[in-house]
Amino acid sequence: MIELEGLSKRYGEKVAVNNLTFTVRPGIITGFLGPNGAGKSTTMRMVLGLDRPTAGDVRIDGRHYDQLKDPLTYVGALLDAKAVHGGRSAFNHLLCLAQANGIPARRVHEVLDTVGLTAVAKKKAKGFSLGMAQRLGIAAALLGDPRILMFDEPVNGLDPEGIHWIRNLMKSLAAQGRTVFVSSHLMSEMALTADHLVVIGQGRLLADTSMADFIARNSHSYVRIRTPQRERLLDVLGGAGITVVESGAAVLEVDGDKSEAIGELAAQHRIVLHELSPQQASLEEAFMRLTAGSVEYHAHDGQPPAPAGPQRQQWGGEWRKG
Ligand SMILES: Nc1ncnc2c1ncn2[C@@H]1O[C@H](COP(=O)(O)OP(=O)(O)OP(=O)(O)O)[C@@H](O)[C@H]1O
Repeated sequence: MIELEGLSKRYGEKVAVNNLTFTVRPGIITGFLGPNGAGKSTTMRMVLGLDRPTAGDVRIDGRHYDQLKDPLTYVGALLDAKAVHGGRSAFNHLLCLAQANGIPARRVHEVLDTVGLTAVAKKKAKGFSLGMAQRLGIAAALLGDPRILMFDEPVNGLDPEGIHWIRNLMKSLAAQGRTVFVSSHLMSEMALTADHLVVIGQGRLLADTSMADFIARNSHSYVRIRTPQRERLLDVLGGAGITVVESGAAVLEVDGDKSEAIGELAAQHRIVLHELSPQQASLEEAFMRLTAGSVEYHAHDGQPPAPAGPQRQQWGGEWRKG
């Protein structure tokens, strides 16, 4: 487990991390989300003892990082894929790490194989693409076969095949009972990967919740309907107390997950439906709303920034055109 207790970090006047308390548990993927500058990397650096907290505490299995013997065998991390000595080959980079941490050299071959870099193991790291560098960073994180893994924005700059690969790798590591802590600023990516979510904004904790709860609470559901007997369906649904929003000429929408009730009413009244599909508003929107008040850098696109906090009446503003 990684346990943070009132963890804070100040750089001069700047409070990068503000009183964070949460626990990262084994056997699941915990997504660490926040907009740019939210304090994700600073938090991860403090976990690894690379930055000293201004206040509070962070422990790995009950101990500070610097109290761990052969730390790579407890926790492996990918923080910055380009932080590699460019003149070294992938193999030598990993071999140096292995030797400094009491890890047998055969493990270097294993992790190179796991990340698919065996064929380029003798090539100098400075010639690596970002995707290859990410894989090398992941190989380094896996080297000590640690129970805890931390990845800072691991999919940045990767092609779809690379993203798919990392996603599956993280899932299999969690399925082996390991602790997987991964940062991202993309809610859509986390929705496909994480079981648990920790969201921060301007260094503060905004949410610490299961992914399922976050989705249930934040993703607005509605039903999309198309029918050639529009007027009749409007009458029937209106008679049953179901509020319908007309969205464009041919599409009706109903708030909530009422597709079964609508389908049964339509069947009872022999109304033809061409579409009856449950829909979900985007989680990215929910994340943006959650963090809107704490985004550090806004682009000026002529639009006012979205209001902070979940505002029910705003849900689905994009789809509710009627
Ligand atoms: N060494 C430092 N000196 C001064 N300020 C820093 C330092 N490191 C980080 N900061 C500031 O602390 C805040 C948090 O930065 P951090 O890199 O942890 O955020 P992040 O969530 O990882 O962002 P990103 O998604 O852009 O990587 C930012 O405002 C950043 O400018």
